Amino acid sequence: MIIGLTGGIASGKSTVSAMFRELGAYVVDADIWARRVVSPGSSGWKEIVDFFGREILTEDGELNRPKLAELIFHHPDYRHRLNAITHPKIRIGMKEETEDYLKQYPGQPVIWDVPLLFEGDTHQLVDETFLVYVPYDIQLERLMKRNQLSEEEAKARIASQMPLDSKRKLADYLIDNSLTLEHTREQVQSIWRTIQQNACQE
Ligand SMILES: Nc1ncnc2c1ncn2[C@@H]1O[C@H](COP(=O)(O)OP(=O)(O)OP(=O)(O)O)[C@@H](O)[C@H]1O
Repeated sequence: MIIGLTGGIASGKSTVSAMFRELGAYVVDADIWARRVVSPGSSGWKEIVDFFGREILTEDGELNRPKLAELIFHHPDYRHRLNAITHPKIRIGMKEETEDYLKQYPGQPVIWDVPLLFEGDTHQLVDETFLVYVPYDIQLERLMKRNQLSEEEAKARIASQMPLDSKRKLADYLIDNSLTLEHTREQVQSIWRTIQQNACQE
């Protein structure tokens, strides 16, 4: 059983992911793989340098992420190219990590922590999807506070993503993170118990 865990900017996905880990869940983190597949010298890094040129690198050979972000913001074609290079590699890495874990712990549930679960096709690779949900006003308030942003800046960042209310329609289960952390933890504990019971019965 692979569970896809997602959210929107500042909705609390990392908070919930950490709660699952505390309960003993094995979490495969898409952000870690996104960095790994472009590490200097990797095949992803080489393909990116071939396409964008060495100007896209910092002095120590790492990808210059702010420069890359700026480029793909202005050129949607470049974004597609970058995604075409990285996404398949991220998926392969996540699948391999999952298989390695399941070899050691057959039948155990695995959580895939994926920020853009519904924006791409990764949701098709998981058995169930969980969305960490908060209403817009709370998302805005938490984002402003966490990233020290003005209301306008925070609104622009939220607007650049698929709205949580649209993701809500696609998800199998919602984890409501609008109240206290304790309230969220209770939901995570209850979901984890159910997942484990189902895993034992299979
Ligand atoms: N239930 C809660 N009550 C109050 N604050 C919370 C709660 N859950 C999360 N936060 C705070 O809200 C902010 C966003 O949470 P978190 O970083 O977990 O979100 P995220 O979805 O992983 O964000 P991103 O994807 O943008 O990195 C953090 O500052 C976190 O401490």
